[in-house]
Amino acid sequence: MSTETVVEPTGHTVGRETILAARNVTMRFGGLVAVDNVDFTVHSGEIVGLIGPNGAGKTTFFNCLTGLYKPTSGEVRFMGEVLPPKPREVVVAGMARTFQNIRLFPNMTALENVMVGRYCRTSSMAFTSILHGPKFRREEAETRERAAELLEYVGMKGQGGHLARNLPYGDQRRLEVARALATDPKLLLLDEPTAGMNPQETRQAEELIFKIRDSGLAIVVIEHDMRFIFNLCDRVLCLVRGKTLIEGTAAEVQSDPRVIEAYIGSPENEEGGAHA
Ligand SMILES: Nc1ncnc2c1ncn2[C@@H]1O[C@H](COP(=O)(O)OP(=O)(O)OP(=O)(O)O)[C@@H](O)[C@H]1O
Repeated sequence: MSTETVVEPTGHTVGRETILAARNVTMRFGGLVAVDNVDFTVHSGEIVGLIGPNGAGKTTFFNCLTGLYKPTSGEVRFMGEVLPPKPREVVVAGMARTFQNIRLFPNMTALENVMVGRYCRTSSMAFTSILHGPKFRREEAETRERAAELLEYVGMKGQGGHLARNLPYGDQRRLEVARALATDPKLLLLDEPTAGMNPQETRQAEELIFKIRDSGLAIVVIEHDMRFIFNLCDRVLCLVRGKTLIEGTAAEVQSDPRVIEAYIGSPENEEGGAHA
């Protein structure tokens, strides 16, 4: 794993760990190049946004970053290592994600949903679980306690006993984040975390993401809500037709005329644009 030295605005020199590094990532589907030679780096303690008009390749690239897709060419390294092939191994390595469409266990309680996330860090095997030996009981109690702490952390104290399917939409999204955090990640990837949220829920989501970042995690966010992204992110990568259009600070990307053009379409190319 590499460490980069950065001079902060305060004048202090700090070392930033490289958490995720994608190099020359290309993903083809038959003749279609969905992601074209994209580089991307995420350091410890930063929030990086992934934007682009519809069909730009964001989801495909995100899936390459999380190991769901193996890129046609190029490489993704997490904590210095090439991503392991199995999703469970990626989680154990320290990468957690949420999905565009909520994927909770609807008939389990909020607490149980978070406990499921925790099981990748417990050592009790099926045999110990069947016997319900002392080691299993101890780990089960610790898992329950940690899950309750995480519910409180995401603002859902006292809601552990509610079935996931009965929770309001904003809480279901929060619960997904709590379950992802239960895996003890170093990197959290959020796929459209505010989709379908009202303005108040969006504000709460923003506060939660800042809180998670401040605890030392690196965060990658795909989101269509531009105001949310530019408020939230330290850096933003904008993809257009699979290629990097620009990568920079939120202010740089926000003010780049090519980004505005990519979203609303240039006057000569009305059909090439897309809405956020
Ligand atoms: N499994 C697939 N098989 C074939 N083509 C695909 C597949 N997944 C995505 N594509 C194509 O790749 C391109 C990029 O799609 P992708 O979903 O990654 O874009 P996106 O930026 O996430 O779009 P949106 O914002 O609309 O979700 C599109 O042309 C899409 O049709």
